[in-house]
Amino acid sequence: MTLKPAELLAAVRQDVRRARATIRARRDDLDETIAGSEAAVERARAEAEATSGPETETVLERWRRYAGEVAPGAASAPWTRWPSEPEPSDDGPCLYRVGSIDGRIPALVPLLDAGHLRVAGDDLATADAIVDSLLVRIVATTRPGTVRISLYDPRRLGAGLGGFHALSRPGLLTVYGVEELKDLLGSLDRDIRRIQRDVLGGGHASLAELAAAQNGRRPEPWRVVIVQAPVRGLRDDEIAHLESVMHAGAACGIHVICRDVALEHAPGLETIEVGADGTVRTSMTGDLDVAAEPPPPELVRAVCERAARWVGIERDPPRFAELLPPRVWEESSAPGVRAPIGEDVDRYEAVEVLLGDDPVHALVGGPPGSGKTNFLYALIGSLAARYSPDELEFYLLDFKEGVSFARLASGRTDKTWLPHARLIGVNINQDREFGLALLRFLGHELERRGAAAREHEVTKIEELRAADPDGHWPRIVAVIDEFQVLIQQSGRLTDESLYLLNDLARRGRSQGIHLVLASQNVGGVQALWGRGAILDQFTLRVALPKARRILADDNLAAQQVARFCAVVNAESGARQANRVARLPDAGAPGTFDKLQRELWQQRPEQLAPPRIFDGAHVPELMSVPVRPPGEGVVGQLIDLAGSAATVRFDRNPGRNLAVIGTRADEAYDVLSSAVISLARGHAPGSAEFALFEGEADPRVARLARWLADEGHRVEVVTELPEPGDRPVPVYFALFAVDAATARSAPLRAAVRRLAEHGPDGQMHVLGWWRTVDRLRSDVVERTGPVRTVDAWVALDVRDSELTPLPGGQLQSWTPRKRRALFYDQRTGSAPQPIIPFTVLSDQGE
Ligand SMILES: Nc1ncnc2c1ncn2[C@@H]1O[C@H](COP(=O)(O)OP(=O)(O)OP(=O)(O)O)[C@@H](O)[C@H]1O
Repeated sequence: MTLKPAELLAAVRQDVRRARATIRARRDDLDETIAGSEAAVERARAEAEATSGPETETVLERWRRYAGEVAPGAASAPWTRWPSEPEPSDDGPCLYRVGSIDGRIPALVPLLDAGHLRVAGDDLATADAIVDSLLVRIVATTRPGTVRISLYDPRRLGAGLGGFHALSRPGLLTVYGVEELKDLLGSLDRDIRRIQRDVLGGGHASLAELAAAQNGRRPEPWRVVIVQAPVRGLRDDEIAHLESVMHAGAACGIHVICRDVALEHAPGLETIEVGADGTVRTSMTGDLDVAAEPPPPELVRAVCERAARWVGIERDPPRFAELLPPRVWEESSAPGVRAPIGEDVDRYEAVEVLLGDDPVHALVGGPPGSGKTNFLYALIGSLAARYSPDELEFYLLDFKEGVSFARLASGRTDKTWLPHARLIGVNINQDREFGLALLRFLGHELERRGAAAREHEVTKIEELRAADPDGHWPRIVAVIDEFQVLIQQSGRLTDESLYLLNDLARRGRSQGIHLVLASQNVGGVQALWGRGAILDQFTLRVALPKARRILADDNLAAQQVARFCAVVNAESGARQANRVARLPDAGAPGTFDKLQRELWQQRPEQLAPPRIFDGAHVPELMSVPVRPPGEGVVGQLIDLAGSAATVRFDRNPGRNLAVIGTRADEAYDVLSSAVISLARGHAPGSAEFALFEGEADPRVARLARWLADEGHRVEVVTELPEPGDRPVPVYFALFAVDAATARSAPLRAAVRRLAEHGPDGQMHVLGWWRTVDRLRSDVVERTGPVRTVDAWVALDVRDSELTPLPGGQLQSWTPRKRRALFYDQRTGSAPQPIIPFTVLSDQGE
């Protein structure tokens, strides 16, 4: 087709006029250029009208130049002259080429900051080429991340825009399912309302105008929404909803490309009609035939890959310091605690996390390395800076092997500690009891607060604080990392943990106790999934990249967010409540550590450092305060206070102790702990010690020397006396006794008599046996359970073997290194794990 100059000019003039109208509001300088162009075109037209044929080339040349101004670079370059590194246009949006007239004149359409587009026609391939051309040019000429594309294409189930899928990765392209048009329109509705209220705030008519007033800095991305009508067509109510979004959307940067949608009242609409034979007419170019120009697929892919790669990098990541308030500790936690944790990727504003009446508790998930620990640091730091230790306390447990929270405690090089931290537990992956101990503590705190509230006739922490202004009622935030360790196995501990979690989840709201449970694996979250009553209370969900099952099933945002981002959702993971935050690096030197130092320097004088529980640490016996006479220490309980596990030896029957297991070092430690602590409690002369060596071991002699040095009467014996009444307690420490009783029946009988009748006359057996069977054959005459040994410490003994012991039935005990199961009939409580102390075995002398 050869066009006459006058026809060419008509097309050109139409394009330029359109360009001017759409861009006028935004940029004065460009406006001038366009006005200049238009004048030039008018001149060209006059010239062309006065001349003929050969002048056509001149006119075309001119037009190309002008088109270069209203649609510069990749906005209109033919695919064969595509810039190798398309640059985002500094001048903001322009017109975009969707095809060409005569292969020589670009056919341009406006979209961003202008209006909407309707593409209609049966030739799907041609319509696709037009939309693809438009989109790839938009992506190439805008800063990565500033354009979000949403696609509703029920006919092809999202298969359209196949070449653009790299944009899904960083969340720049979202595909909506067949039934999701309502969701899409609903979320646009919300965006429009929010932008009108919070961003434009009545001060500006549109985002374009606001951006112009801010040197082009846009507070919101553009949203390009492609709506393909389903085969049945859109219903009237859907069309009406879409039209209302289009009405208000353009000013808020929302631009709709409708495909095969019969609109009646859509504003600012350009149209492109594709005939069945592939002919294209646009509202910009009138009767002229436009040829669609499908973009090369590799070019589309390259442009999208590049944008996806750059999206995270372009904008400076938020800094930890930006989370902090100008002055620390100024907020009141009475209504709840709130703190920014990062920057919204869609808007330049902070994303806050709130723990109060709603949401009350948080569930955080992310696979290893996704930045979960970093998120927790950002949260803890941001909260700690806002609320004083009188307003907020942290209880922090990490079930992983690792030291996530260790830096919040005083260390070898950095002596500071976080003043809000009341408990820091690290490396507790095996010691589930410690998690349970924390839950029990929080359960008691719940009761204590409830009782205080009743006394003041109020129901909530906020009211309690008002009614008791001198009381200490901080909000408590308990963070349990890898919490699933507590509840994944079945057994008594899990049952109690679940019971307490349920109680805390339900009643924490009114008493100001908030749980933040974090997990790196799906199983962790699944452990809660079947416990709706608990899970329902965790309405705040934080999903790090690739986290699964933290958000609602149909909410795939976590699969799409970029590295170092988190989806923060305060509506139990419902899709419409997603906010995507970029997180600062809260662990880098000069961030959290610096804040901790500053807060530590300002801590109240009387504030004690947090209690530390380190599962990898073996406690030392001499750190335990001296016990009253007759009380022996066998290990440390796994509780918040790190209390000693003790056995009292008195004249009652059964007051003996059995240590059972094959791990000799630990058995020596437990038995020696009991002996040494008894010796420390008794003044010299007020007790006697007899050590028996079933197998030669230098440690026995060493213990004897230690006792003697302390001034005690001690003997290393090879035989046992008959029971009888003694003026002072005599403790018979029988090391590896089963090795000796296996060789000597009289010795075995002597052990049995001493265990049975000794305590009555202040003679106590404290023995080490390799197995429960050996203990039983030494102290039980025929068959039956062990009745003459009230207290026992089991090392590597399987739970099924414990049955003959008092309290040994129905245990769920997994033997592990440096842990033992302890029971004393007298205490009445169930057997519990303890940590054997190091004594003389590891210490040397
Ligand atoms: N927002 C961020 N900016 C910069 N670096 C980050 C950010 N978040 C995390 N990192 C870095 O990424 C690495 C992994 O982060 P982090 O330890 O928080 O992950 P995690 O999910 O807790 O991993 P794991 O569960 O394996 O401990 C760390 O080196 C951390 O410094």
